[in-house]
Amino acid sequence: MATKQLKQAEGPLVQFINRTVIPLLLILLVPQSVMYLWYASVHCQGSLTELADRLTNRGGPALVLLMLLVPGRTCYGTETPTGHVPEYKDNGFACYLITMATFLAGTVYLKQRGLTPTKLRMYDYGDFLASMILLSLAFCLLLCVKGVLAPTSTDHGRSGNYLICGIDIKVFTNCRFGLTVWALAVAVFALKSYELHGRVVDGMAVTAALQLLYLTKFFWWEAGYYRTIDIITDRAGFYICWGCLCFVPSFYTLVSLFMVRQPEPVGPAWTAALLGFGLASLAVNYWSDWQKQAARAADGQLNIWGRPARVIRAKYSLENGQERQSVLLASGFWAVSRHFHYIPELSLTLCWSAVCGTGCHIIPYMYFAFLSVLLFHRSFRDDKKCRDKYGKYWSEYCKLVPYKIVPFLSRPPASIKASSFPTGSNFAEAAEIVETMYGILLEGVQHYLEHTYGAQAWAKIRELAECRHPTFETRRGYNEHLLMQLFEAASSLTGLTNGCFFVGYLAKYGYDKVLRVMGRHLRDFYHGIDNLHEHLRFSYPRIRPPTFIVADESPTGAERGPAVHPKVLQAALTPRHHSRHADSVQDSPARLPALRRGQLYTIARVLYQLELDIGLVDSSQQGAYSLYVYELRFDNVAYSGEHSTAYRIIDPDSYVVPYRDFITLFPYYLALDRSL
Ligand SMILES: NC(=O)C1=CN([C@@H]2O[C@H](COP(=O)(O)OP(=O)(O)OC[C@H]3O[C@@H](n4cnc5c(N)ncnc54)[C@H](OP(=O)(O)O)[C@@H]3O)[C@@H](O)[C@H]2O)C=CC1
Ligand SMILES: CC(C)CCC[C@@H](C)[C@H]1CC[C@H]2C3=CC=C4C[C@@H](O)CC[C@]4(C)[C@H]3CC[C@]12C
Repeated sequence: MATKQLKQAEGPLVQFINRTVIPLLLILLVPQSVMYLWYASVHCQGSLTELADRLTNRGGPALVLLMLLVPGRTCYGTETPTGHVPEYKDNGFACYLITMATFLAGTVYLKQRGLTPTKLRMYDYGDFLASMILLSLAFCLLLCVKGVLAPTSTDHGRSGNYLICGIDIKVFTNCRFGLTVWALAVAVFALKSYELHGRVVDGMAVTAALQLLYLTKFFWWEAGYYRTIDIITDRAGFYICWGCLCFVPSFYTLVSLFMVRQPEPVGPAWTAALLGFGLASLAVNYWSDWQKQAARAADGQLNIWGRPARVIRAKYSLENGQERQSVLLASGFWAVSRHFHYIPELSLTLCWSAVCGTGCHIIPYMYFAFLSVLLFHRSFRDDKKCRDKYGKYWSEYCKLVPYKIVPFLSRPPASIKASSFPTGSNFAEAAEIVETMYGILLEGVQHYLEHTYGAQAWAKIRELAECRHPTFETRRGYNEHLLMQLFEAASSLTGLTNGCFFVGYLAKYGYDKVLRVMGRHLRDFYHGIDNLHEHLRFSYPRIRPPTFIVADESPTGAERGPAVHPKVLQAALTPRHHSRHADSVQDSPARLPALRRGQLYTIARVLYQLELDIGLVDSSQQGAYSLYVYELRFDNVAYSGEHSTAYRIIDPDSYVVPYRDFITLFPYYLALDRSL
C-alpha cells in the first residue's frame, strides 16, 4: 500500500530517471568500471591518476586542430528538407597526407634513436581502445544532452550539420578521426609485424597496401561522402559517432591486428592474385562513385561508357513546398543494379581478409561478414529514403534498374511484379497496395486542386481528408476511400461539386488523344468506354472501372426532328468482396454520382466541344452493384437510328459462360473435369 502511494507521488520525470536513466547507466558503466579498476590495480600501480593519464587521448585534439587549420576549397552537401545547404571545407585529403607524412617522419626519427612508434606507450592499442570505449560513450551522452538542451539548428537530427564550436561532428568522427586512426593502425600493425618477424610478411604487405590505398581513395573522394546517408540522414549518435570513434579503429582493423601474431605466408601467386583482384575492385568501386558524382555535376549532360548518360530528372519538394530537381543516373554501373558498387567494396574486403588464409579462423572474416550485412541493410535504407524523397520518379528509376546490388538475383517479390506495381517496394508497402486504387486518379485530384486553388488549399484539403501522402505515384495503389475523402474535403472547402479535374489531368498527360481515337462523336465515346477500360488493364491490371451501358438513345438537333434524349445507364462495379468500395458508395450516395457527372460533363466539353445537360434519373444498389441512371441531353447528330437497347448486368462471380460461346471463342481447347 505504502509503495503504491510512493509511486503515485513520483512525477513522470522522477519515474523516467529512476526506471530508465539510472538502470541504463548502471548497465553501461558498471561492467566497464570493473575492467578499469582491474587495469589500474595491475598496470597503474593502483593509481587512478595514472589510469586517467593513460586513458587521455592526445591524438584527438591534434586531429581537430588539423581539421580547423588546414585550408581547403568550399564544397556543399545535400540540401536538407528545410532548404539548408550544408557547407564543408574539403581539406580531408590534405589532413590525411599531413598525418601520414608526420607518422612516417616520426617513425624515421625514432628509428634513428633506436625506437619505433610501436614501442611508445601511445601506440599501445589496448590502452587506446580502453580510452576510446569510455571517451566515445561519454561523448555520445554529451551529444544527447546537447541535442535536447541546445540543438544546433532547426535541422538538428536530420541534416548532418551538427556543429560544436564550428566543428562538424560527423565529419570529424567519421573522416578525421575514425578513418585516420584506421590508416595509422594499419601502418602500426605492419611495423609491429616487421619488428616481431624481422621481415616483410607478404600477406601483411598485401592487406596493408589494399587498406591504405582504400583509405587514400576515400580521402581523395571525401567531398562525395558528404552526400551519403551517413551525413544526409543519420543522427550524430551511438551508431555513427561511437561507431567511428571506437568501432572503426577496433573492428575495421581486425585483419591487420590478427596478421601481426599469425603471419600466414600466402606465396607469390596468391599475393599477385589478391593484390590484382583487390586493386581492380577498388578501381570499380571508385569508378561507380565517380559516375554518380559526375552525372550530378554535369546535370546529366555527359557520356558514360561512350554513350549519352540515361538519367531521370527527379522532382521533389522541400518542406516549404518549393520544388527541386535532381538527377538519378541509370547508366554505367548505375544501370547494372542499384548500388552495384557494394560488390567491389565487398570483394576488395574479401581480398584483404583472405591473406589470412582459410585456417579455420573466423576473426579475419568478421569484418567482411559485418560489412555484407551492413551494405545489404543500407541498400534498403537508401531505397526507402529515395522513395520518400522522389516518389514516382524513384519508381521510374526502379523500373529502369530493377535489381538491387546483385544483378539478376535480387528480383522484386513476384506478387508485386505481377501487379506491375513499382519494383523495389518493400513488403509493408505491398500489403497496403492490395486491392486498392491506382494513384493516377489521386494525382488528377491533386493536380486540379493545386492549380485551381493553390498549394495552401491543397495542404488544407489533405489535412481535412486525413491524407498522409504529400504526393501520389501514378501506378501505386492507394486506399479507395481516399478519393472520396479528398473530394468531400475539397467540396467543403472550395465548393467543388463535380469530378471535372480528372479529365483535365488526363488531357495534360496526352491521354485525351487516346480518348479521341474512340470516335468523332460523343456517342462513340459512350459506346466504347468499356472497351477502353478493358484495354487499360494491360497497363493497370488491377483497375476496377465503372461499367457504362447506353440503355436508350435518340437523335437530337433541328435537322433530325424533335429532341429525344439518350439515356446512359452507369453501373459502378462494386463486387461484394470489395466491401470498402461499396461502403464508400453507401457512405456518400450523393457524392459519387456528382463525381461521375463532372467527368461526363468535362469529357463532352473538352473532347467534343458539346455542352451536356445531365440529370440523375435513378440510383439503386443491385446486389454487388451501385446503379446510377443518367439522362444526358446533348446534340446527338451522329445517331443513325440503329442501336440495341438490350442490356444485362452480369455478376462476374456467378456468371456461367454458355458452352456455345466458349467453343466459338476458343475453337482449340482441352477440357478437363475436376477428376481429370
Ligand atoms: N566500408 C564501409 O563500412 C562502407 C563503405 N561504403 C562505401 O561508401 C561509398 C558511398 O556509400 P553509398 O552507400 O553509395 O552512399 P549512399 O548509399 O549513402 O548514397 C546514396 C545516395 O546517393 C543518391 N543516389 C542514389 N541513387 C542514385 C542514382 N542512381 N543517381 C544519382 N544519385 C543517386 C541518393 O541521394 P540524393 O538524396 O542526393 O538523391 C542516395 O541517398 C561507396 O563506395 C560504398 O561502397 C558504404 C557503406 C559502408
Ligand atoms: C555501432 C556499430 C555496431 C555500427 C557502426 C557503423 C559505422 C561505424 C559505419 C556505418 C557506415 C560506415 C561507413 C560508411 C561509408 C564509408 C565510406 C567508405 O569509403 C569508408 C568507410 C565509411 C566512412 C564507413 C565508416 C564506418 C561507418 C560510418
